[in-house]
Amino acid sequence: MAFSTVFSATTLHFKPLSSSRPQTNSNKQRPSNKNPKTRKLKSLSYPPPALHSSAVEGGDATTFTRLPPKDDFIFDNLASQSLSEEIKLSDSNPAATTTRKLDEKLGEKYGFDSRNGISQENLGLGYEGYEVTDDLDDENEGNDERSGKNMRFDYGRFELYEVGSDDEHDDEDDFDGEEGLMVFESEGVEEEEDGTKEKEKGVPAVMRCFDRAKIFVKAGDGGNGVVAFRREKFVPLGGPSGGDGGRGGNVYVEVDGAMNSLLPFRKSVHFRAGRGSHGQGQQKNGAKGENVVVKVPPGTVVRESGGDVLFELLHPGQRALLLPGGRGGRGNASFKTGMNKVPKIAENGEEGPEMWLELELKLVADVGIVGAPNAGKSTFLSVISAAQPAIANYPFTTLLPNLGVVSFDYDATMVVADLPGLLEGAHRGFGLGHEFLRHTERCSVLVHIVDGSSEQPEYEFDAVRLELEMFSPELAEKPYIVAYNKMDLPEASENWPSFKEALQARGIEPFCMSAVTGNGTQEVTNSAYELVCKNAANKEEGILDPTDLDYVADMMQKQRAAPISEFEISHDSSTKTWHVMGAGLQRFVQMTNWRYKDSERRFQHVLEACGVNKSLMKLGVKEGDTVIVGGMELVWHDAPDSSGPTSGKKWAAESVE
Ligand SMILES: Nc1nc2c(ncn2[C@@H]2O[C@H](COP(=O)(O)OP(=O)(O)OP(=O)(O)O)[C@@H](O)[C@H]2O)c(=O)[nH]1
Ligand SMILES: [Mg+2]
Repeated sequence: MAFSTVFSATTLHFKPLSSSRPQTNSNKQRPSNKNPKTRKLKSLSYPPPALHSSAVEGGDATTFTRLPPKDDFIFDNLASQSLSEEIKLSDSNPAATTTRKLDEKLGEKYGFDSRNGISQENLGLGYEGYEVTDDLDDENEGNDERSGKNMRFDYGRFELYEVGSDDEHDDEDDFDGEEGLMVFESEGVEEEEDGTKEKEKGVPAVMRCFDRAKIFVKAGDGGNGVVAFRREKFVPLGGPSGGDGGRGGNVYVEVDGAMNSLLPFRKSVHFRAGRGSHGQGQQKNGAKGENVVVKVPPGTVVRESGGDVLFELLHPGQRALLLPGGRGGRGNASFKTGMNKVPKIAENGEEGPEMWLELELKLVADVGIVGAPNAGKSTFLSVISAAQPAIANYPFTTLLPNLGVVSFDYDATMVVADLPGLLEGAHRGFGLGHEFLRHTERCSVLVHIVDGSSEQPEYEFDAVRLELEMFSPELAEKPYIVAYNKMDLPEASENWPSFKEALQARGIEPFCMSAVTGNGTQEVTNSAYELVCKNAANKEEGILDPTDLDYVADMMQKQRAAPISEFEISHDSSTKTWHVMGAGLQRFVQMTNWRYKDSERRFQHVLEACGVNKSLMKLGVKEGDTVIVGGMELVWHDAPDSSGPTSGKKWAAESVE
């Protein structure tokens, strides 16, 4: 078929309408989430050998606890921060009704009026050094009924953080400028401009960034090919010698066993792989772009922003190829054919794909330590492992989970996570517990520490158990051990027999210990280890197939390889516009380097060969219609009839402005 172009004297002006980058949305077709419980435990010996209290390598145990200055816990604004405000916050929560029922349930059992809410007096927790003074009682007179008399500690200040806030813009606001020192004050309620709505501040950035991050990744673009000709003495007509561009770098996501949080992503958000070098004369191909490896802690769930889970990375060393780099463009040496021995054409490099990712960390620990604030959880962790979490006699000493590794003989280990204290209402955002309760989802066993020195240890135990149930029934079904702590204190040892009896009556066999002296802690650890071993045996089946991790990149490669002849045409009669859409065509347009004259001819030829022209004519395209191909806007022109009957109509690109 004769082919006549009608570029004539018109200069070409292309107006890209949209990026011709491969879309990554198609990843959504992938069935979501792998089974999250696919963690494989090392083969562990059973029954457990003796515990080495000091056998942990320092490097294994880490802590993220930041100790807030004690001054942050003063009660200066407790009076002005009336309880009614706090109650308002919780009332707005849809879970409030359920919680009211929970309060009533506990109220019935322990004989107080649940309508007044559950005061700390009822909870029976004492916090030395933080008793509310008479002055405060005076100032709080009007609230006596709600807050209860002789209230010893109020958690109100911690209840103001809106859990799950995704506000991206207040990161810096939560800090007082000094790295690591968190301003922990109840300045959460702000009036909006119109003065009608109240807005709560989010969880402080350091806590939010501990286990959640949003990052941008981009694979490297391919290098461009070049047009060059061999020019050498005594070699006339040396021929084309333009080299190809190098491939762009890939983006990998790799598990780094030394990492325990997503905090590093707070400062580095963008990860771009290197672009391939351009080709050069003398048939020199460009170098490959540098790969980029995004390091994440074990237990990271990787999700496409606003989309499905792509994969979960659990074991150190696991590596997933996420985005493949763009292909290098071909130089003119690659276009040499028998028909065209001096091609003046080269391609652009292919653009590397990009996407926003949401990372979520669910700690990979075998055992999770839960309990009310100040129960001695961190003390227990510090005794059984080499971790050195902050320990102090006030609630919420622990703001971020701590991990510790407990080592047994024969190289058997167990990872233990100490979580922030749980308050009543934690499941709906009170205290810090809610933020971190989901970290227990990967734990196979829970150790529930009860403060024996509290006024009603059994009540404290029930309240925390109910919180776990309210958060997730699955969590409540996990095997757990009850450890009654602070046995060295007389009040604790006095209450122990009644506590033990009460729990035994319910079929639970509690342990007693003193975390401070270390008495009884080994029994608790051993018992937890036994449960971990039992669970590990049950979970052997669901092992994640590591070869499957590259599937995102594979899908993209497949999408790239889409044939150019697969396209769809849509017509908008009001604007006389035709849209020709196809992944192959889009990629072809993006890689066409319009600087070279042969590119235009090739473009026309490809449109003819892949059937775009034919299809458009069939659908009735008319002189002057706009045609958009792979992001390029062009105008259709009927070709002059000079090239014979078979040539029919041709169309040409020309300026549309
Ligand atoms: N007497 C005695 N005191 C203990 C024992 N265990 C912990 N404590 C004390 O209880 C206080 C709280 O201990 P932590 O380990 O910080 O308690 P926690 O449960 O981690 O508290 P949060 O992190 O605030 O939830 C500290 O002053 C400890 O010294 C114990 O067995 N006996
Ligand atoms: Mg603690």
